[in-house]
Amino acid sequence: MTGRLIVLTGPSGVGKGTLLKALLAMHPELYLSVSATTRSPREGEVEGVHYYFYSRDRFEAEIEAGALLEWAEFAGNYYGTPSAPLQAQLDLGRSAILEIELAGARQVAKIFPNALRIFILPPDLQTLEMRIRDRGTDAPEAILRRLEQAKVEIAARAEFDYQIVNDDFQTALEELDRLVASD
Ligand SMILES: Nc1ncnc2c1ncn2[C@@H]1O[C@H](COP(=O)(O)OP(=O)(O)OP(=O)(O)O)[C@@H](O)[C@H]1O
Ligand SMILES: Nc1nc2c(ncn2[C@@H]2O[C@H](COP(=O)(O)O)[C@@H](O)[C@H]2O)c(=O)[nH]1
Repeated sequence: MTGRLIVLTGPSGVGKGTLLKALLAMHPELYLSVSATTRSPREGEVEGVHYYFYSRDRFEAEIEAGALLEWAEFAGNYYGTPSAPLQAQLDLGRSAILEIELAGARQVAKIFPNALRIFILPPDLQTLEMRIRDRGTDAPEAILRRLEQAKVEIAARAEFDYQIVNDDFQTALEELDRLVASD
């Protein structure tokens, strides 16, 4: 039996990565897909752990070769999910999580119609902006692009099976845990 695919989407800075880190500590049996991107590594990000950092040429070659399950341009960079490692884990019967933006989530929904799709919402846009700014990883112009994109993504939240508001972290984590643990 193949594993279950879980897709986590939500605006940049809403807390997806932080929630997933905590979720994976509780569920080491889950596989977190490592994406490829053309953006530069942030401080502390490790090749093959947080992302595979590709040049634009390399990324486009991977698209051409059909090696990506889905891909999208987000805030001026490419992001995509390498197919082979994900499929290998699913074939082993291991459930897998993708943390991806909206356009990619829509592509995955067509390929895996039974995927569990969860959207993470901020309490409000001001809180989201504060979280992105306080994270201190993005330049002011990049923050503005991410906030513009956030409005587009939030408007599509009803496309997802479940929505979780990440206001109180522990409450959001418990909700996520409940969904992931359910059949
Ligand atoms: N419930 C919460 N309350 C307050 N701060 C939070 C909460 N959840 C996450 N944060 C903080 O918000 C910031 C953004 O979180 P994180 O990097 O996990 O977002 P993200 O959705 O993964 O962003 P991106 O899509 O850009 O990678 C981090 O500094 C994190 O510590
Ligand atoms: N479509 C995809 N989106 C992805 C993938 N990996 C990450 N993401 C999303 O990109 C934005 C920005 O991420 P950041 O690390 O630069 O802050 C965020 O929404 C991620 O969820 C992917 O493989 N495909």
